[in-house]
Amino acid sequence: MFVKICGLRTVADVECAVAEGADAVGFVLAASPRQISVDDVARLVPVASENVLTVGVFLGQTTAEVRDVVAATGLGAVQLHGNAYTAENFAELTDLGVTLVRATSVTGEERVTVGSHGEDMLILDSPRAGSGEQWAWSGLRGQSGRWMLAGGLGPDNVAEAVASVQPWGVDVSSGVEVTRGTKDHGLIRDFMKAVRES
Ligand SMILES: O=C(O)c1ccccc1NCC(=O)[C@H](O)[C@H](O)COP(=O)(O)O
Repeated sequence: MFVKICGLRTVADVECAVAEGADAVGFVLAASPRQISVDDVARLVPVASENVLTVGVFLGQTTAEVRDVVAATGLGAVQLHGNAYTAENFAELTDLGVTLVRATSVTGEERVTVGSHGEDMLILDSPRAGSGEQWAWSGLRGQSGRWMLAGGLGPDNVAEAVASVQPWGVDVSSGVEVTRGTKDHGLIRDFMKAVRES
């Protein structure tokens, strides 16, 4: 099971996620209590080991701005969040050679094809990104490809969610925080343990 821990802001956050076995760490460059600067992202990317995917989360930025951030930071992946990003936007980024992640929300009933916009990975999230709100994901059963379930996951419900919809991966932010924007390393540990045991 692929695990992305999102909204990391400090060296200690990244070290913890890596030590606990996360496959990807997310840095929010969109407006958010979790937002960090481009300089901070450049400082945190090398903290992750080479086999951990470093993901920049964008919402509202143009692809030209995204390109500049990738050049300045060495991010390994770009997450374009929300339905405003088109297939053309993904095409504008393919030559960067980074992993492209699309994040969108669904009602839970429709089938969504991974790669339909040119993305390498897809995140199916709640309508309010980073809100910690659980949504009606049970209708996602049968979804295939490299897709991650997100939205209101935490140590107490991730095993049930995995058993229910069998995603390729999971993505969490609020569920491993003590207060909005501040990660709790014990909760990161608990979340990873719950995923491993699922
Ligand atoms: O996390 C944010 O604050 C955020 C803000 C703007 C766009 C995207 C954002 N997060 C994207 C993520 O990938 C989160 O991990 C995902 O929405 C799940 O969040 P949560 O429900 O809090 O676990």
